[in-house]
Amino acid sequence: MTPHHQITGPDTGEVVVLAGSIGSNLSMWDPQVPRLVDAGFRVVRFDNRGHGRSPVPDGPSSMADLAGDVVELLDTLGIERAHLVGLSLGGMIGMWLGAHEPSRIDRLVLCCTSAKLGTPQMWEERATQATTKGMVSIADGSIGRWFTPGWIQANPGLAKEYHHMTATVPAAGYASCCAAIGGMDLRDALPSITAPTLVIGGRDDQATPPEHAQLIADRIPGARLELVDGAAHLGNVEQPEIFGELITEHLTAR
Ligand SMILES: O=C(O)CC1=CCC(=O)O1
Repeated sequence: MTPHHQITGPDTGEVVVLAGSIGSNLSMWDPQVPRLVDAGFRVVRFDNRGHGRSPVPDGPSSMADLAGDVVELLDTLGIERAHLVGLSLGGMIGMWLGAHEPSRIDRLVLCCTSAKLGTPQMWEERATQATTKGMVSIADGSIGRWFTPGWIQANPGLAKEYHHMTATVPAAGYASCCAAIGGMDLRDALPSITAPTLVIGGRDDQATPPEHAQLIADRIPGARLELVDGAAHLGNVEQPEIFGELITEHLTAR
């Protein structure tokens, strides 16, 4: 299914696709878009299936389904090849595409993500929580994984906005993406990725801890790892300048 998307920046710029976390929508990339546009990129960001304004699938999805949505989006827009910056679930989509659709991916930035996260049972329980207890209960839990306590205390208004972002995701859409994460194991696929890759981890990320970033960087040939202080899971929001600089530097290096 073609996801809802937004394009910013010059028509002639190199394309960079921004792929986000479960429980988010495309506005989670607001802190990075102006810098990427200033650097000359045409930024394409989208809502994952079942999130934001994208269609809600019927039943569980796989990582191949989510990655297929990105290929469909590129085809719809007539884009042969793009850079991909993905955070968490978005990074999983990026790894899948890097391994299975290498001709479509130029450079990769994998932020706060994992090649295998938790157990299928854990994600089944999360999906059941979404559909039985509701998305406010999911948002209550995710806000403490997404941000450090200090950031939440210093930014109560923004923390409320991000809570609202998750609380308004359709439960069926969230549950469908839980299935994709629970069924994913990309560890053995990583050595086949040829895209120049930057892996960014948050030192305070307890959802996808630094060891997960290290494993990804160890297995993708030539990948570089950066660990950022003062960043939990949504590191691009908590440390927007550092993430913006690292991403732009990787995508523009010649
Ligand atoms: O559990 C969370 O909210 C963190 C997370 C795991 C995968 C993802 O996209 O976000």
